[in-house]
Amino acid sequence: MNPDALAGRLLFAIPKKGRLYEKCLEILSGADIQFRRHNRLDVCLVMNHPIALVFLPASDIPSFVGSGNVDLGITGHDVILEANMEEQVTEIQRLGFGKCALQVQVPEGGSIQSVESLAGKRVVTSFEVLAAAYFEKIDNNLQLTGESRTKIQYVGGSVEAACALGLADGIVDLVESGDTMRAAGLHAIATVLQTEAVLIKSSVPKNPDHAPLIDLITRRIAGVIAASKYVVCEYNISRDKLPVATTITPGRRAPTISPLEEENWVAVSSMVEKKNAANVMDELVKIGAEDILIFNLDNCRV
Ligand SMILES: Nc1ncnc2c1ncn2[C@@H]1O[C@H](COP(=O)(O)OP(=O)(O)OP(=O)(O)O)[C@@H](O)[C@H]1O
Ligand SMILES: O=P(O)(O)OC[C@H]1O[C@H](OP(=O)(O)OP(=O)(O)O)[C@H](O)[C@@H]1O
Repeated sequence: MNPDALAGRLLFAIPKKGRLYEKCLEILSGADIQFRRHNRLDVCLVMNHPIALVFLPASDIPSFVGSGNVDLGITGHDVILEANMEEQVTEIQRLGFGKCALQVQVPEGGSIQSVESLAGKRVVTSFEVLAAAYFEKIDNNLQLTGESRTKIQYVGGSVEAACALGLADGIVDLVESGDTMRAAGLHAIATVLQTEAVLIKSSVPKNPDHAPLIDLITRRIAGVIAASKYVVCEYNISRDKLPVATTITPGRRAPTISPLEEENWVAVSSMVEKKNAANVMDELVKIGAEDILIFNLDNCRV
């Protein structure tokens, strides 16, 4: 691509593969950021905004955004800390996906069952900065010095195999469902941190003129995330039950209440968190609500 094609465009970094990739594409589509990625090209121009998308490994995104070379990005909170970029990047918004925990894991039923007994031994991980900081505190508490301190070794992937291969006494790796950990005969003995995908911007932007576009994209993405978290709940209820009903569905600001043609009955419409929708419907049935409907949101601005 001709480098001039990027002139004046806001650069937005997206993980090029892996666990965050598909969800990022859904967010871009929900925010109406239109592009065509040709032949796995890692830079592509957005058709309806002065933006270029750069597809990068998730772990490289914090340093690109932190240096100010790229204006916006989506990546994991964990890799920002691992890259030591928490000062240089600003986390604008948590995105509610890519949720997992960085955990210390050891072989099930082995002789080591606590981080204190793992301290001083061999730990293999792809998160050497975070693992080293975690075990430094433990080693210090246990007053371990020199060769008796924990040995952290980096591997790029398949971390869970390290114990079985005799390379490690424990590992530090990400756990979501726990399937990978269990399949390797491991279990978690401590959590280093919880993480999820975040929208980030540079704390030291090279082009301050992009600020309004960053705000626009941020608001659109916030709308996409809110739409995935909420549903709209509509129901009919007799007016005397309204005070109880509105405690069950208080809405984000307040519920919308409209009179029905039938005397003493009203229709209520309210946003409800998707994860609570079934409970809310149960509670509404209990107080005599009728015709309870749940609608998914395609998009919203809140
Ligand atoms: N099992 C998981 N569940 C949820 N989020 C995860 C999981 N594994 C990783 N992540 C998140 O995704 C980020 C990128 O991890 P991923 O393993 O997809 O990266 P990758 O190494 O670039 O891809 P690949 O594993 O395909 O080589 C992690 O830093 C973390 O924030
Ligand atoms: O608890 P689970 O749901 O099993 O997820 C955890 C696994 O997911 C990630 O790896 P991924 O599958 O992305 O592949 P990788 O090892 O190549 O990074 C992570 O490194 C774990 O291995």
